[in-house]
Amino acid sequence: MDYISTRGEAPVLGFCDALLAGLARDGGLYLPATWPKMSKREIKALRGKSYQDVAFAVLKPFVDGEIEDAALKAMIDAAYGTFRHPAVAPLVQIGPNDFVLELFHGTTLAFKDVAMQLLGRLMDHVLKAKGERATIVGATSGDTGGAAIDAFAGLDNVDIFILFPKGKVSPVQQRQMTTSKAANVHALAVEGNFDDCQNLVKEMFNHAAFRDKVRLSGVNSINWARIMAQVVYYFTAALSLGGPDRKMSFTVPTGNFGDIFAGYVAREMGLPIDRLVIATNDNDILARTLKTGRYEMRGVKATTSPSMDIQISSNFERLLFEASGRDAGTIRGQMASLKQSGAFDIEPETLKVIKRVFRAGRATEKDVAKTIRTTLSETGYLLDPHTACGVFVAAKNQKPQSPMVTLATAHPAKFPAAVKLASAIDPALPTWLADLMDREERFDILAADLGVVEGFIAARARAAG
Ligand SMILES: Cc1ncc(COP(=O)(O)O)c(C=O)c1O
Ligand SMILES: N[C@@H](CCOP(=O)(O)O)C(=O)O
Repeated sequence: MDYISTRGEAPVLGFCDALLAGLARDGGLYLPATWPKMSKREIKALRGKSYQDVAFAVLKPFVDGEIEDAALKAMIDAAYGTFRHPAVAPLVQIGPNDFVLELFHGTTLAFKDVAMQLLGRLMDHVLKAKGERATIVGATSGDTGGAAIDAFAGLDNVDIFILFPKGKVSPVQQRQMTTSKAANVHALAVEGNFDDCQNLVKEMFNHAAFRDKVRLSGVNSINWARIMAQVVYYFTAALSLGGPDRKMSFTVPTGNFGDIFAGYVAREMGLPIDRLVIATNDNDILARTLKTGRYEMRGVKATTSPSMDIQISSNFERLLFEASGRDAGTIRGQMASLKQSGAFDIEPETLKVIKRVFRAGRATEKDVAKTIRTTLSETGYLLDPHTACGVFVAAKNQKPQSPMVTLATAHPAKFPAAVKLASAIDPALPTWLADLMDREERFDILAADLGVVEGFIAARARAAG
């Protein structure tokens, strides 16, 4: 399987090199040159199989023999052995045709664990096989950071630096990043917002001398392997609801567009998905874009679903590439315009292609609180604010008689203040995190300045020599 960049000017890579590369050298995002297909019969044969078995079947064509089957299987088993639910990602029914797909049974209580637990093992395996070290730098609006730190803490061949926006993540999210005792973990509070953190990471990737000096790698969803691992739960959810004989739709609380792009990939592979619904909070850039055809940044507003407080939705580039007929030139122009003027236009034909599958909607802060309250009183189910955005938008995009699955992306205990305000319930952290808020914090505060951040990392990254 060849991996190509959305901007068409980076070397074509195999799976292991794309895994270590993170962002492509031309600033683009890697994706497979062709989508592997699964027939209806092949998908049906996965019925009744464990999450781990489905994962192996779905991921194998992307890895394409670059890692031996037995090793891949062992890594999948170990990754999902860390989950606290035997189904890994169970489905819960909250209405006649309404389901939530609980993706928060991993170690840090967010959907990020699903991909990150596997990514940590894959990277460790590949680096050891090559006898190399890497420096991982990631940006987080709250959840990616904790999941990445948990997955990479203590690994011999990796140092990990996570940039989070100072004062803009929930206290639980912050502690999950700042209380690791592992010497290879560095939590960095950046004076800025998530987009500043993500821009810094991308600038580091685009700074060839720095990239090569520290052997830079990334674990944000710019890394193809993150998306790949997230494709699996669309298959397990669909199989539980009668797929592939029955079509269904998915609503995804969206920020960086990685999770919903994984749904697009599942559909391309042959899973009969009807609609993919983008749910945003008040930071509704994607909902506006689908309506107007113009992607236009405005200031970021702090909300009770902070992990979605994003303006630059990285993986939307992968969808634009697909919907434009893989026109790398157009993508280069659009991304240059975004950098220069904070906006770009989508060609009407491309927008039409996107709208064939995608819908979008926004949940305001009022909608989120009301959805948490009413879902609890009507069904007894407690939503976190991100999932509440999803459930609210799902209701507006539901087709009669057709199942709608909303991805439950975080456990309510990660956002206790917002959940309590909306529902009067103070959600408790699970036992293994019960003392989290008492653990000692260790982090550095840095200006949102490329030179400052690169200097800090270069001085500590063991791969820099
Ligand atoms: C809890 C939660 N929900 C939703 C999202 C949005 O997911 P994505 O960035 O893949 O669109 C995030 C962050 O990525 C998150 O942490
Ligand atoms: N919401 C994310 C933002 C980063 O997203 P990623 O999926 O690209 O890692 C977070 O919680 O950090």
